[in-house]
This record gives sequence, structure tokens and C-alpha cells, in this order.
Amino acid sequence: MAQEDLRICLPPLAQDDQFYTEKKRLSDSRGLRYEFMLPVSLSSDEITKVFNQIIHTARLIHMDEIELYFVEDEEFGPFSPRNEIGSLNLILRKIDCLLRTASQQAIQVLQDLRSITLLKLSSVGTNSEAVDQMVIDESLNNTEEDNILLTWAENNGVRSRLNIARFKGAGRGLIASDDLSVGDVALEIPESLIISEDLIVGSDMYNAIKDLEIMTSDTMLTLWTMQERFKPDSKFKIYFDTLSDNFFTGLSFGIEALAALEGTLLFEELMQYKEHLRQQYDMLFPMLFSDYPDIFKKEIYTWDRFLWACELFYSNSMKVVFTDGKLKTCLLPVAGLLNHSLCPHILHYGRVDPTTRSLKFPLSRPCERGQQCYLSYGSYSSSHLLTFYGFIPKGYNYYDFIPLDFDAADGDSSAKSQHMVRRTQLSKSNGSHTYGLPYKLIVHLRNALSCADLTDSASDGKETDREVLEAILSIFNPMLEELGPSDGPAWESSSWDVKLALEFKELQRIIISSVVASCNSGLELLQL
Ligand SMILES: C[S@@+](CC[C@H](N)C(=O)[O-])C[C@H]1O[C@@H](n2cnc3c(N)ncnc32)[C@H](O)[C@@H]1O
Repeated sequence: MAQEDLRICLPPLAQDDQFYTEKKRLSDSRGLRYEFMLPVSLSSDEITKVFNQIIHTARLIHMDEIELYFVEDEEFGPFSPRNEIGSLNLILRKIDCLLRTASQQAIQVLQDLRSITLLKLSSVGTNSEAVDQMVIDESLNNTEEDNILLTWAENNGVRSRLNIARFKGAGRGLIASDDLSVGDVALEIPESLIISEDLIVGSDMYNAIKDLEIMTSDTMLTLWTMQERFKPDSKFKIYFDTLSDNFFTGLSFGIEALAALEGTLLFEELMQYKEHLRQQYDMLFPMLFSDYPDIFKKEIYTWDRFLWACELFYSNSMKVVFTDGKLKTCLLPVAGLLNHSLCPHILHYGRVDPTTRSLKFPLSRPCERGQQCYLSYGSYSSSHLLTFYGFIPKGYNYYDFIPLDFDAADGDSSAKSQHMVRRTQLSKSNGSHTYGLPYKLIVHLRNALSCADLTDSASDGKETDREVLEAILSIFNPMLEELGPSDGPAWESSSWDVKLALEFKELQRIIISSVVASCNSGLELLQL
């Protein structure tokens, strides 16, 4: 009966989504729906079929720029752990909403759909390629410092179902103290314990520097932190005391590590960021020393301490939307101990709940007791994570790509067309159609080289494709040469920064070699 049909609606593509046009094109070409009618008499097989249709739409809604670039026409996902977790959580929210008012018969169908969704969620990340496998360093666990921090946090209103543990190569992290399910709040930080620009307003420092043209709220917070860190009566003393004396990010790379990166894009980027920070410091000091000697003490505001504070904010801060609607950079005691994963447990956070006036960290996929609970810092490439966080995630990072800028086909050099490649063996399409390389890149080059279209006759297409593959090789072979041979196991004994630089170079080598290998096997195919 019609009145017993269940209606599940996914949100239509948002017109203000910056990728609306591309998503709409894909959605139309795939005939995706946003409304699903489920008769309550559906069998389990039929429910699974409907679930598959719903997840295809949810995945498209959640696609980001990189996923949209690399998607093949016949590819329906999963596209990345982040996309999958976001999509399954959207479906779960819709089901839970309907369950509140569902009839007895409808409840059964919704429960079946919910079980399928939860099953899928628990299987995300079981493929080891996608997951960071960190090893607990038992020798360093249960330190007095960790207990003091957790007790202080609890006394100040933090609610946590997580404990501190130490991990080889990653420092501290948080592990589940009991089995946590999807939707459970793993951690809740009261607004009063969030360190943001709001703490500075009204202070002497604030009144002195707020009108300076070069001052931003982030810079003010950095300067405040440099001082607050050493105040014996600071409300946050226990938190500051647990912070590391050094952050070991790419911004602290020494000369040898930078030299090891020469020839990579990252080398240029690191040099620019370092230069930018130095310029920022030079604009502030000695000017603030002479204008406000009572507030800015020379021994506190040294270059090394400024760099320390910048690295603290880059690697430990989060952007939070407060109840006044403002987005602010914040330091969050305890939450700042969550490590990053390509396959995170916590994906949706960052908005202060107006009812509880707290920031909650709910789980988007289950986390068993004793397992590390991971956050997603964002869809970041390894070069970004190395620069600002000082690590390269283990496993396949979907956001590691090498950008390629081509002049527009009409010769207008001001109009660039942005393309990219990533490790090709993970391309879903390894047939001769695109040789395992991104479809959009191949089409662009086919058009640029001789306007051959994808459905042209075999012989013409072959000649164009040969030129396309040779053009790609002419870009990537020199890159591979520039990187030189693999550095071998000797780097294991190098200093932390050289090790990280060489690890990054090895990652670049893997991506570039895979592109070269795809081109070469494509050329062989074309000779057949
Ligand atoms: C927000 S803090 C997390 C807590 C930190 N591990 C600690 O001991 O204070 C971010 C820092 O943790 C480390 N980290 C986070 N995720 C990591 C990962 N997946 N692998 C290695 N290190 C990681 C990096 O040093 C990064 O700069």
C-alpha cells in the first residue's frame, strides 16, 4: 500500500557547492536519484539493492576536488575512506531520523538498512593500505604527566572516553577506554577550556596591539601563547607544561634535510614558508620591544620561541565555530592529543554545541576498547602534513598528487588548465582506454595534440595516444632523474629531519615511477 512506503531523501546537490557543475554532470550521466521509495514489504535482497543506489548518490554528494578529478565514468566508489565514512554517516542520520516516527512495519526495513550501513562502516579501513598502523610504546605509557593532565581536564569539565597512550614515531595519542559505537561522543571539551582569541580580549597586550595594521587575531593569539606558556599562575599551566619543547615539523628542517629535498616542489614551499615566518617575526620585533617594553620581554619573544609557537599552532590547533557564528583558531587541551589518520574515527567536529556550550567529538566509525581513536586533520597531502605536522602518514594517501599545469588549448598562456597525477596502480581503470592514467589528463592531451576523440578509429587513436604517452613521459622521466636513485636503508640512521626528507623523496619516486611504468606499458600495448 502506498501509505506504507518509506521515503528516504538525500539532500539535493547544493548550488553553492563549488563543484556543483561537475557533480551535476556526473549525477545526470549516472541517473542518480535523491529520493528513494521503499515498500515496507521489501525482502533483504531488495533492501541491499536500494542501499547500493543510496550509497552511490551519497558518495557523489561527498566528493571533493581530487575525487572528482580522478573519477572514471564507470566508477561508483568507494572513492576514499573519508568519502565512504561521510557517505555512510549521512545515510545513518537519515535512517535514524525516520526511525523516530516510523510505523512498526517500517521499523523492520529501517533496522535492516541500518544494519547494512553499520556493517559497511565497520569494514571501512580493514584494508591495510588505507590505515595508519601505529604501535604502542609500552615502555612510555601511564606517565604521571598524562595522569595529571587528564585529572586536571576532568576537574575542568572535560568528558572523555579516551585514555592517553604513547606510540612509536607519533608521540602521544588517545585510545578508547571502552567499546565506542558510531554516534558515541568520545570527547567533550567545555567552551571554558578552549584557548582562542576570546581569552586575550581586554588584556593589556590586546589593548596595546589590537589596532596595529599587521596584527591578525591568529598573530595575537600566538604572541599571547608565547607569554602565557611561562606564567606560573596560568589557568592552562598544566596543559602548557605537557607540550613538547620541539615540534619537529618541516618548518624546523635543517640544512641537510633541505638539501636532500632539492629538486622537489616541497623544497621551494618549505623555503617560502620559512622565509614568510621570518619576515613576520621581523615585522613584529624589535618594534614591539621598543614600543611596549613592559609587555614584550626580549627573553620571551625570541625567534626560536616564535617558531615554536607557530609550529604549535600549525600542528595542534583546530578551527572551531563558536555560538556567535565566528570561526576561530583554537588550542584544545586533550583533544589536541588526537592523531591523524587517512581513515579517521572522528570526521565531524568543530562547532560548539549551543545547548551544552561544549565542543563534541562524535564517532563516525566504531572504535574498540584499546584501539587508537583517530581524527581527520583534513584532506591533506603528505607534503602538507610534513610541512605543518612533521609526519608522513603510512598507507595510501588519496591526496598525494603531483600537479600539472598546461596552457589552455587555445594558446592563451594566462589561462592554465590544472591537471594532476597520483600513484597509478590504484587507478580503477587499467585498460588500454586510459592506460591507468587519469581520464581527464588523457582527454586533455588527446585534444591538445591532435583533437582525436575517444571514439575515433583504432589506428588514428593509436598514433595520438602514442604522442600523449610520450608527452607525459617527457615530463616525468626528467623528474625521476632529478630525484636520483633510491637512498636505501642507510637513511634509517639519519637525523629525524633528513629521514623525513628522504621518506618524502621516496614517496615522490613511487608516484613518478608508477606514472612512467603506466606510460611504458601503454606504449607497449599500442605496438601490438
Ligand atoms: C595534534 S598533535 C597530536 C598529538 C601528538 N602526537 C602529541 O604527542 O602531542 C599533532 C602531532 O602528532 C603527530 N602525529 C599526528 N598524527 C600522526 C600520524 N598519523 N603519524 C605520525 N605522527 C602523527 C605529529 O607529530 C603531529 O605534529
